[in-house]
Amino acid sequence: MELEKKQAAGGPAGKPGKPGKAAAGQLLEERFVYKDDDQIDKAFDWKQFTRLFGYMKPYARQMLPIVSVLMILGTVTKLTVPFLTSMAIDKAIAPKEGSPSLTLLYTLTASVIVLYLIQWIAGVYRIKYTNVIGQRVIYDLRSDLFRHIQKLSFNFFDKRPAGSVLVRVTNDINSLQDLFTNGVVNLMIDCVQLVGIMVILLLINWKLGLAVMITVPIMFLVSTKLRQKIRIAWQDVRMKNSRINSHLNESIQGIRVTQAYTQEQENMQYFDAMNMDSRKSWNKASAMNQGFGPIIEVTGGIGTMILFWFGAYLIQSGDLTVGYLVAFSTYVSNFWDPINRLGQMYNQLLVAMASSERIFEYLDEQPAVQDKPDAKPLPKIQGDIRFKNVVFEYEKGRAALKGISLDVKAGQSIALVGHTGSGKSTIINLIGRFYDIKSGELTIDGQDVREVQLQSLREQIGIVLQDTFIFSGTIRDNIRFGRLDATDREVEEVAKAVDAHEFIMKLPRGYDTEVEERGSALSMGQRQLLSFARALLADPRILILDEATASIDTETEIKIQDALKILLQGRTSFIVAHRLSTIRHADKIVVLDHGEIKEEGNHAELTERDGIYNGLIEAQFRFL
Ligand SMILES: Nc1ncnc2c1ncn2[C@@H]1O[C@H](COP(=O)(O)OP(=O)(O)OP(=O)(O)O)[C@@H](O)[C@H]1O
Repeated sequence: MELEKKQAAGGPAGKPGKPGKAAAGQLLEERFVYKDDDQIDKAFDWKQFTRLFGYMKPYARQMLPIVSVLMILGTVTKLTVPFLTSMAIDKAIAPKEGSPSLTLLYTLTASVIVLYLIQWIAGVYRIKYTNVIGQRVIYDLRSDLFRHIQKLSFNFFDKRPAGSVLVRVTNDINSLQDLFTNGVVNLMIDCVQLVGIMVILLLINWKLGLAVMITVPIMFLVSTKLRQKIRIAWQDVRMKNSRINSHLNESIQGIRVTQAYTQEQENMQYFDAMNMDSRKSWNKASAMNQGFGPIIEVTGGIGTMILFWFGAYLIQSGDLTVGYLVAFSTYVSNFWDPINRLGQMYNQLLVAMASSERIFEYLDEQPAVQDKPDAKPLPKIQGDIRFKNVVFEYEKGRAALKGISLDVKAGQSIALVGHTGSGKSTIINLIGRFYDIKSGELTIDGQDVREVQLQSLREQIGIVLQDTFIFSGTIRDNIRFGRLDATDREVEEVAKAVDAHEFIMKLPRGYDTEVEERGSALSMGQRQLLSFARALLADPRILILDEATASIDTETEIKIQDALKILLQGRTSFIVAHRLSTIRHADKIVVLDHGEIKEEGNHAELTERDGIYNGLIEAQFRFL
């Protein structure tokens, strides 16, 4: 489910005057637009079916034989019971010739009990093994999907909101769970049972067998057609629910903005409308479901009527015994269940196909940036970086960088400045090859970044982003993210070096304090110091820093500046700089404007010119 937000004219940021009620409703409807998943009503796709069931292959040889034996054992015992019942009636209770035989009755009863026991044990083990197979398949699918998504490039995530990716990993995988744990084996059992019963019915009395089976195609048709309608109705329910999920996800993530702009009421109204929509579609689907049972029962009832009417006739004419009629009626009642379930199963299969289609769509997505087949590892670098006439586009036809040429010597620090949207973050994203350039050349120590193995490149680059990501876990774990094999002492040393040790020791459990998800309990400055420590621990030759724009108090700023000095020592660094204090100390300042380098030089050189840089600096002072 894709999720897009369309800002209504004069949305929260605009704070318009209060619109009229109708207009408000209109605005509300236009405000959130969530793209739904496509309606699933496609023909059965064999190719996809075999791909999906390919996931069972590793376990098929090992476990399917056991499951099949158990399944056949269960079915055979189940189908033998009515036969023994008929024998009990015809031979033990009311034999045509001779007197009733209690011994035979007891033997038959004991046999029935043994058969039920076998059936029960076979059922228990069958369920156990199918669950194991099902869970392993789901585990493999989920792992494959997660592993693959982790490899996908930034452009994939640019196009998709986190919520929609999440839904695919959770909901779509879960919807396959039932199919793999019960569905497949039930399908096999039902098929075996159906064929078994048909053969038995025809063997007992082919005329009666055929008469009863007249209703089968009708039943199957009704079942499949109606189920199709019901499936579409349930799909509608799922779509409405997934829209609710999208809105919920967005609302919770944006709760601070919502509260700041007092939009809770409007949000609630929108949510109510969606909630009501979901309730109505649920009612509709559920009403259809309820109508289904009686239809099946009536069709089944017609079959039973034929059975007894024609059966009675056959008994009178001596072609059938009472015992066989009783057995027949048990077989027939065992007959409707599989037919009913097969219709249901077909629909479940179509839903699973739709989920797997969405899962395979992600699995087939190739990372936009990946190693060339002959890519070599990048040896330990010095840190010379060269942009030669680099052009880059996020979207075709809209260049974000229009021919950037820049020569950076190992150990130099470069401050990137420029108006918002001028291309600063784009430049730093290209150094770590998170996107591939359109034309030109980008080299590190003379090696084209597209020719070397991605991992060997990124391992030597440290990145501190503006939105520092703190993972759930302890403070120590978060710093160690920079280098997983670092000792506790090394972790503390880097924390001391960037002046984070002091605040960490003030936390309730020091380095072992669990940070809340995303470090919400830490201040921006603290989070930044932690990410500096993380980068220092990684000890990369190239350091990229997207400086936080949030104004930090002077004391923290001095701390961060000192930490920065330590962090930058001896490394090539790119800093998207906003604070004059950082910019001023850079070896080279690069001024960007609309994707082009407009000025280049150090602070003293650039302030002498009456250019963009001077304008930016003056604006900062005016602001102060
Ligand atoms: N993921 C993306 N998809 C499409 N266009 C993008 C994407 N990211 C950035 N852009 C566009 O590329 C241009 C450069 O953006 P970039 O993020 O590099 O600017 P910036 O100088 O870092 O801005 P800021 O200071 O606001 O962070 C902008 O016009 C922006 O709209």
